[in-house]
Amino acid sequence: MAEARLSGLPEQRRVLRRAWPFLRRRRLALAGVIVLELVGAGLAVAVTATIGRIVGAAGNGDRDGVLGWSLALAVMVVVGGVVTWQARYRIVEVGELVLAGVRERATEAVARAPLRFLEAHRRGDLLRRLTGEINGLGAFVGGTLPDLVTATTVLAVTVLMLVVLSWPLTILLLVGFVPVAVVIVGRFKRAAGPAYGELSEAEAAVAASFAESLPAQEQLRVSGGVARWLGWFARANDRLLAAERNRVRAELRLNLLALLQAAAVGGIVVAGAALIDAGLLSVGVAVVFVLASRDIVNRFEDLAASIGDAREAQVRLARVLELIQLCGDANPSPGTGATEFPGSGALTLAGVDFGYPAGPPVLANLSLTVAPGDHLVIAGETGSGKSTLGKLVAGLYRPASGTVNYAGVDLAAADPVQVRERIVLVPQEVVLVEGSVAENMAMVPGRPGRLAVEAALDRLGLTAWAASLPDGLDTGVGRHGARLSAGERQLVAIARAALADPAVLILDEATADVDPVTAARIEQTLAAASDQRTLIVIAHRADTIARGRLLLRMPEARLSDGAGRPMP
Ligand SMILES: Nc1ncnc2c1ncn2[C@@H]1O[C@H](COP(=O)(O)OP(=O)(O)OP(=O)(O)O)[C@@H](O)[C@H]1O
Repeated sequence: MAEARLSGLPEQRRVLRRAWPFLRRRRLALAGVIVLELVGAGLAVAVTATIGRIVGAAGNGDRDGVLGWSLALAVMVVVGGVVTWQARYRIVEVGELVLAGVRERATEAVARAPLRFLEAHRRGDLLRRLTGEINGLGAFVGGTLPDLVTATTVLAVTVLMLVVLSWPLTILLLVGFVPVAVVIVGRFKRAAGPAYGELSEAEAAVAASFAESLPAQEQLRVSGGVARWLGWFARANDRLLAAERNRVRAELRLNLLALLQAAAVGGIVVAGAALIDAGLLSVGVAVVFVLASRDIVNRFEDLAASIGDAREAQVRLARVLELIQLCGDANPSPGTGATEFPGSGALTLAGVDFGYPAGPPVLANLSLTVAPGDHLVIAGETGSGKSTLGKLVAGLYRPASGTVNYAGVDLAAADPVQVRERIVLVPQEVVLVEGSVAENMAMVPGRPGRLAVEAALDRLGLTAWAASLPDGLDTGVGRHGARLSAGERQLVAIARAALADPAVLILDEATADVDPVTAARIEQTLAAASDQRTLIVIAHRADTIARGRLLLRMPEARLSDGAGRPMP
């Protein structure tokens, strides 16, 4: 099965329909916003019509009429202002709530995404979709969206009013203005889609360049790779600059609308004067038309100015929705089968094939059974597939074909939470989170207390080591565990695994940075913790390899017993 891959510029059609699950929860609030907007637009249009009434009354010498309509105008302006303010406030409020839902769902999707999906994408791109794109949507919701919605409703209601007042003049206005405006906006939209997509991709590339290089500064300095990294960054920056230029070029197309505005108002004045001359139009209605046509063109301009932001927001939303969707697609059947995942059992690999995209097969037709309580060592040359096998056995990867079963349950169909509780993998490179040593150790299901942490350390013979740290178990590990040595970070990860007390424990060179005596004691303790616990150790060190009861040699996947006798 092909791996799910994010695209730089995902499908943008029907993006709102795809976002409907997030909008649906707020549909009542959205309906309220629409009602408020319509009332606000109605009042804004009524103001224009009332000015026409006042002019008409003044032309007829009707002083009472002028006074009455002026009062009505004042009331409309105040009420309209309050309603419009409320409508804009509610749009932002509902928009923020919808975005909070999207952010939550996207974070959850990434947290549950299969390891292979995360590995296959640049960290900076994922980060940008989870933060930059959603923040950009927030800025759109708080800034442009209210203008966009108000402009659309006022435009629609104004056109309706004009049709009622004089349909011939309205048709003239629409025929003269709309087709040209539609062509201008259409050309802008065609150019803006790729321009905004490329801009988002280029921004993501710059973010990715930092996300990858900042944690690797130490290596870049020692290997003299800083200049090369600056070269990569310069290329990403040039791309961003070019994308920014394209965006500006696309937006400049909208300036043609200003010319159109002048033409539309001029046309209405000439046509209105002719209609008044012919006795087909009153001066009041002509005034309303001139005001309204200016308003229509102004609102259309507002709309067009917002279209750029709306297009950008559409791309951002499409990128976030694609992330949510693909994380789900890459996780085809989480938690479907296995209502009860047994506490202990044999691990069985049957006909397992696995390879990375565009790479040669790493494992081919591998079959193997490890009984509960067994101690298997996986050894072999660099790049022979040991870690890959460890990740498959831990359920972090899924085989391209074949199955990995634990206690008769296919890991691909089991509840991932239960798999994580039963099968734990400790990698060689341990990354800790900022906090104390004890807090990092206790990060396992069930959140064990201080006594449990101390008991686990005692069993592993690590009490004296923990006491030797500057603040004992309360010693801060620093960012990503940087204040501990590589071996100390491994000890924290091993204590964490011991606390989790899994049925299957996989140590992927997890004691490689620990001194040989401590490593030997830890491995023996972990192996002897329970006669039902399966211990799988991936190792290069001869003493670690010698401690296994079974040995699997990679890449041939040759299985032998402790005495080197081949197993069937
Ligand atoms: N995330 C990945 N993407 C693409 N290819 C990968 C990835 N991880 C490993 N590989 C490739 O798969 C092969 C097996 O890698 P693996 O890490 O399983 O080997 P290993 O036996 O554990 O090596 P080592 O002894 O160095 O830890 C290697 O050729 C490697 O280049």
